[in-house]
Amino acid sequence: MITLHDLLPPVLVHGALPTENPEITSIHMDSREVVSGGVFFCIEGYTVDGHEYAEQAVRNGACAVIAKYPLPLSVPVLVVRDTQKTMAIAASRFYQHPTGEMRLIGITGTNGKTTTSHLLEAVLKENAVQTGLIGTMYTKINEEIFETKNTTPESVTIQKIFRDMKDQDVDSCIMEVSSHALDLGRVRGCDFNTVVFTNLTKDHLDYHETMDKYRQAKSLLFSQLGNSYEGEEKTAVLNADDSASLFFEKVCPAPVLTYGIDEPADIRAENISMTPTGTSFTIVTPWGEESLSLSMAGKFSIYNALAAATAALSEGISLSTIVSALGKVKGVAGRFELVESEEEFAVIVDYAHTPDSLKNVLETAREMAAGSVYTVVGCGGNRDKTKRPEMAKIAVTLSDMSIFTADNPRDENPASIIDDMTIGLTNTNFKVIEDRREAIKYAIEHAEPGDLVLIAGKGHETYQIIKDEVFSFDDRKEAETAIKNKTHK
Ligand SMILES: CC(=O)N[C@H]1[C@@H](OP(=O)(O)OP(=O)(O)OC[C@H]2O[C@@H](n3ccc(=O)[nH]c3=O)[C@H](O)[C@@H]2O)O[C@H](CO)[C@@H](O)[C@@H]1O[C@H](C)C(=O)N[C@@H](C)C(=O)N[C@H](CCC(=O)O)C(=O)O
Ligand SMILES: Nc1ncnc2c1ncn2[C@@H]1O[C@H](COP(=O)(O)OP(=O)(O)OP(=O)(O)O)[C@@H](O)[C@H]1O
Ligand SMILES: N[C@H](CCC[C@H](N)C(=O)O)C(=O)O
Ligand SMILES: [Mg+2]
Repeated sequence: MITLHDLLPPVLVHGALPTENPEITSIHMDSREVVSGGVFFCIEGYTVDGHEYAEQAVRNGACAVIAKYPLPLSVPVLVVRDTQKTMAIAASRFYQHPTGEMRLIGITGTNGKTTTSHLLEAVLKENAVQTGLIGTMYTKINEEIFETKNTTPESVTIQKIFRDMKDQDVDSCIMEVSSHALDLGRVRGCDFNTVVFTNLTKDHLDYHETMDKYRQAKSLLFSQLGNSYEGEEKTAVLNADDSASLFFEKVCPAPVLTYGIDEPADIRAENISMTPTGTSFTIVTPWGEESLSLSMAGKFSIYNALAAATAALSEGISLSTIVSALGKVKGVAGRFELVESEEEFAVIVDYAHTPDSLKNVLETAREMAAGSVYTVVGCGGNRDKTKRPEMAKIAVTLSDMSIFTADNPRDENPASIIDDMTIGLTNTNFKVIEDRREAIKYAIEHAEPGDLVLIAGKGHETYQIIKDEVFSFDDRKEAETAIKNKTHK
């Protein structure tokens, strides 16, 4: 039984705690979801201010409200400095600190989080660890999959997920930690054991404004790690080849393990050989070295494998288990995923939606293709506009033909997004086909034996968001249909 007084450390509450101390049945940030005995946190959002909904929350049965300033309500109002961060701490207390009872591994970085988290999941499973996973594609508890809205959901949601995981005997949870989540305090109250950094390149500047602020947000995962929590060891896993790691190491109180290819690192890939369909290398660690073959192409895949391997080593897993598990992974859905076909050209669906990821996959695609490379790509609406011209420039530079199209235009006009992409482009090897289905058809219709069609930006997504509507749309299925209907001369 948790009471209102148990929910918040008194030091966080401005003024005396109310004399009432009701039992709490649930905690909420959405007034529409409040039930009798629930506590409502007023969050100042980007669209509306949760304080405006406090009365509705009380009407729905809230027994207390947590706010930034006093509100004239019939239930106790506890005033705190930061409702969002306080909510995260309260959520952990409400669910009785589930992350203190399990291993929690957080992965942050611009690209590679989802891939690395799946690689690490495979390694932990190989070691008979019961796993949970929270990320872009879904939340997974052992083998069961649940849909979640954000890559890193709100604190009230994640703490409940952790408790559910614990109830289902999960030993280790792997969580993608987005920069938004760090900045908005969604992961306050999480007791991380190992935290991993993939890389830092341009994205989300609509939200963070500058690369410095973006890096600062990412650094919170490392600076909040702490030295120990009830005696448990903590480790930060950093990419030695990314200069942001120097900053993260400075702000991190816990020991650091580095991985890398080009710069000196604790865990290194040496004797690298890359083929169009995979990579192999020697993984060199302070605990020995072994040969590793990956069925995932590109230098970026080696980085993801090294990040997962280093996190696994810091979790106490043997190098031989790591190598055996990584060798068995076929790939991650929507990440450099080959569309099955009888055709003599390759069609690949990938989630590259940043300049750096697009460059990486196109470089890999170029090496695979004997003939021409076609790239079908767009940029998301209501998202960082600065990446649009950069992505278009990379597409035309590294492809023979680019087809610029829509990718979740959301509230924006798809044609204006494409204008932002093509503005200033002097190259002429591109076409604009706003309708994504038609764009995919065009590329596949023109592909010849030896060519490669890269369909980038949506990966595993099964929808297209236009204004407020979410339409079913899956690049892989669209590609299959286009291949089936292709006219052969
Ligand atoms: C910028 C951002 O993160 N926005 C998140 C935020 O939305 P918001 O600020 O617009 O919320 P709001 O609508 O103004 O509402 C404010 C408060 O009033 C409450 N409210 C509202 C209406 C009502 O009737 N009653 C009520 O109580 C809301 O529940 C909320 O607590 O709070 C919502 C509720 O939790 C989130 O779903 C939403 O994420 C949106 C969907 C989003 O797109 N977020 C992106 C930017 C994001 O977080 N992305 C990252 C990274 C992705 C990546 O890796 O690339 C992620 O982790 O997903
Ligand atoms: N280590 C890496 N470095 C650069 N690019 C990568 C790396 N790993 C994957 N990519 C590219 O980035 C895309 C997205 O990869 P992934 O989904 O693993 O990243 P993410 O960090 O989870 O992205 P998001 O923030 O959108 O969830 C891939 O489809 C691939 O094109
Ligand atoms: N997690 C990222 C994914 C972008 C994927 C792309 N398809 C888009 O919609 O912009 C975001 O929400 O910014
Ligand atoms: Mg992800």
